[in-house]
Amino acid sequence: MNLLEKDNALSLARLRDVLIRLEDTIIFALIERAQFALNACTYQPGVYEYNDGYKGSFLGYFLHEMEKVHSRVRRYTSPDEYPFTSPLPAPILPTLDFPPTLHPNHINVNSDIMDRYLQDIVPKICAPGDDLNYGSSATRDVECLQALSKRIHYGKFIAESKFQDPAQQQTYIQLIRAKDRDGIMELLTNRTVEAALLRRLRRKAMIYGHDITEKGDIILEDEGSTPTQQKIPADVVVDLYERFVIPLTKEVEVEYLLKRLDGWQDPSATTSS
Ligand SMILES: O=C(O)C(=O)C[C@]1(C(=O)O)C=C[C@@H](O)C=C1
Repeated sequence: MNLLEKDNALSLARLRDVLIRLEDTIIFALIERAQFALNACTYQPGVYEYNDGYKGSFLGYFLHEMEKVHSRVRRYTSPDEYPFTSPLPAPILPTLDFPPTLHPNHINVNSDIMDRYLQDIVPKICAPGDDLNYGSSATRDVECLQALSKRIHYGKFIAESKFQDPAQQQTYIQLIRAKDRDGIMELLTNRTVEAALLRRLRRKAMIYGHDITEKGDIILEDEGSTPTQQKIPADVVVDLYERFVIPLTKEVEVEYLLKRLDGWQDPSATTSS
C-alpha cells in the first residue's frame, strides 16, 4: 500500500486487501525456502568468522548487512517496515513526509517472529540435513521474515482503523482506560474474517504448492502413480497462520491500543472553560 497517499489509508477494507496480498507473498516465500535443506549451521552462532568481529549466526550476519543497506535507502522510515537488527545507519535519502496514520509507538515484535520462524516454521517446511546452499537458504529466510514482519505489524494500522471507527471508539476508550486487555482482544476479534482467511489460505497453499499444466490443470499425480509432493504442506501454512500469524497480529493490535490514549486528547470530550 502506498502510505504516502493521503486518502483512505485507514479504510479497513483496503487494509484487509493488503493482508490478502501478503498471504500470497508469504506462501511463495515459504515455497522458495522449502526447496533447500534445513542447513542448521546457518542458524548457529559462532560457526563462521566475520572480519568485523560479528559473533552471531550466518543468518544474523546476512540480515544485519542487508538491513544496513536498506536503512540507508530509508526503508525503516516507512511506518509499515520494521528491522530485525540494530544499530542501523541513518538514511542517505531525505526524509519522506508520510501523512500521519499511526499514533506514535515503539512496538516491534520481530524477535518473537524470528524465534517462531526458526523453531516452528523452518523445521516443518525444509528437509532435514545440509545441502551447502547457505546463501540461497539465508536469502529465502530473509524474504520469509520480512513478509511475516510486514503482515504482523500491519496490525497497528488495523487497530488504528478500528479505533477511529465512530461506532466503536468510545468502547475502545473505556477498555483502554480500564487496561482491559481481554476486553480489547474480544472487541477487535472478528471470527468470521479469521475463518474465511483460513479457508482461503488452505486453497491458495494447495494451488500454489502444486505444478500447473499448460491447460491450467493442477498436477496432483506424476505420470505413473507416485503422488506429487506438495511444495509445502497446506496444513503447515494454515497452522502457521492459526497458531502464530493471526495471534501475533492481534497481540500487536492490543499493544498498540493499550498505548493509544497516551498523549491523546479526545476531540469528542466536552471542555469546560
Ligand atoms: O481483519 C481484521 O479485522 C484484523 O484484525 C486482522 C485479523 C488477522 O490477523 O487476519 C486479526 C483479528 C481479527 O479477528 C481478524 C483478522
